Amino acid sequence: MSRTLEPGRLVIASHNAGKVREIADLLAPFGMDVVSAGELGLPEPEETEDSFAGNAELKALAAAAAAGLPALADDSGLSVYALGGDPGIYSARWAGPDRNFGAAMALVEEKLQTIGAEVSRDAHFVCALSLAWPDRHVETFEGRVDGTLVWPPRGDKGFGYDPIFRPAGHDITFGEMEPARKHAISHRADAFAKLIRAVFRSDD
Ligand SMILES: O=c1nc[nH]c2c1ncn2[C@H]1C[C@H](O)[C@@H](COP(=O)(O)OP(=O)(O)OP(=O)(O)O)O1
Ligand SMILES: [Mg+2]
Repeated sequence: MSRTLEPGRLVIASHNAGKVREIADLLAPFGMDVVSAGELGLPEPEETEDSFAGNAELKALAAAAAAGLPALADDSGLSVYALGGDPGIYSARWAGPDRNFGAAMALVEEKLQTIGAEVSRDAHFVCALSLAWPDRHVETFEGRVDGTLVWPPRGDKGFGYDPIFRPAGHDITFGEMEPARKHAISHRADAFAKLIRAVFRSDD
């Protein structure tokens, strides 16, 4: 049985402005008083686990302990079928310390081109959301969205790898999509739907 999240302050335990905006949008209907890890001046923990869920839990637990408040963390990434799932949990790290996603997207494309013209361009995004409390209780939910990689990048909405990811069943990339449309289908929205069913459930 999941723990219910009571109304009040909630930390968004991320230092990525694009994610913080999306999570705040997704949380908006639930009336929580949200504050980001950056606004609280919390440190950015080192992501030492080998899974999305492990890293999401580590980030949520660190923020909940430091803030003394429930904290919601997101660990996510792009998994490319032909690259054996890379960049995966290293998606942010492929962009380097200055978070150059133009370079990271070019690196993905270069690796695909090296494999050859007939290579599969299938990819998916994964999102693990972890909600932790200061007493170290933690709950984790995973979401996914399947799609295809395009080249060159298209669109300046969204963040990260959005300009090269075209979700299945759509003819535009996440980079070209209005936020509300991305929120209807994204890996983050999929994980979020599971989270809200569990922690904002009514008792009947
Ligand atoms: O919807 C998305 N659209 C495009 N790119 C995305 C998305 N979701 C994750 N991604 C990529 C970029 C991000 O930088 C990395 C996650 O890495 P990840 O460590 O979880 O996040 P992060 O270091 O950027 O911020 P933080 O750890 O403070 O939450 O995967
Ligand atoms: Mg990170």
